[in-house]
Amino acid sequence: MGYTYEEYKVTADWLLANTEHRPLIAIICGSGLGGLAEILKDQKVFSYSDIPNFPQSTVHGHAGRLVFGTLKGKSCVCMQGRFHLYEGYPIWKRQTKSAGKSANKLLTLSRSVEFSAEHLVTFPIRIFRLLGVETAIVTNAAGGLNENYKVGDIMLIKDHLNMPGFAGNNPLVGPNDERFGLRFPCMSDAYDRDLRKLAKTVARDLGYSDFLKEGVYCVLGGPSFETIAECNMLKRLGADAVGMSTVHEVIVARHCGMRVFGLSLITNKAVMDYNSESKANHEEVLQTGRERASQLEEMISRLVEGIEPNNNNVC
Ligand SMILES: O=P(O)(O)O[C@H]1O[C@H](CO)[C@@H](O)[C@H]1O
Ligand code: HPA
Repeated sequence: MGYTYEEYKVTADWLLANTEHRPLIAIICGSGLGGLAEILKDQKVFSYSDIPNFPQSTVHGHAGRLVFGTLKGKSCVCMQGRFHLYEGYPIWKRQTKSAGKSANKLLTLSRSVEFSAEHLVTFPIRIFRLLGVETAIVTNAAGGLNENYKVGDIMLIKDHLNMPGFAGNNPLVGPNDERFGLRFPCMSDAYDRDLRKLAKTVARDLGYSDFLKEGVYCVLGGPSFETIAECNMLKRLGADAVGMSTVHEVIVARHCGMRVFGLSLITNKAVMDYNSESKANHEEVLQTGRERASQLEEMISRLVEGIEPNNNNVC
């Protein structure tokens, strides 16, 4: 079961009433990459817990704040903390009782509805669309499967493998609301080619070409990291990097006509060899994010500077 259009609008209208920012670009920060939000100027910050209907962040490295501001003179909104399938909302019930928080008082809808994890994970994307956002910049931390990748590489996402989707866990499952998009949206052009081209130019100008890669991101449900056999399988299937996020957001963003640019920071090398002593761990993921923070900030600033208004290129 998903939210209704009117329920998304409650949240969007609340935000529009509480900030003067009118963002055209949304930035979603991956694990340990929340510092990207700090580069916005003239900030207006909301804690997720104060926004009607907004889910809460539960993962270390995801602060749970929505930051509005300007970057290179462009109005942006930044999610400092995203939601993942594994966070334990297989089913989520709306709270109809106000806990006294001003925002919750707006929740006058009384039906008790169950929402699937996919709808919660992607809830902010449709809010952004209703705010007027045209372009989504989606970042994540990922494990490198491609043997040419090193820790600290930045991979432009050119395509994805949606493993949960193969089992029917697609965020667009359920009744389709044509006000957002088509029943059967095309995904062969999900990651905007012009924005990837721009990112390559930006990276070259910044001297980042040595650690810039382009590849395929594979999403799994998590939260356990992959086994050695799984990593080898994913590599054979054509994945260059593996993670537990992003793809759901991208599908919903494309469905509602946003342009998408995605990048993965390769925070660790996936373990592919039974003789290896390496073990994937979240601390290493966060640490690599800290080490690459300034380059990512610089790259995203320049990218935002170069983004032209969208032409709503959905198929
Ligand atoms: O995808 P993001 O949110 O960057 O986080 C990645 O890092 C966490 C694992 O360390 C997982 O949540 C994985 O998806
Ligand atoms: N696997 C899955 N998700 C991840 C990884 C990984 O190796 N690194 C960061 N997020």
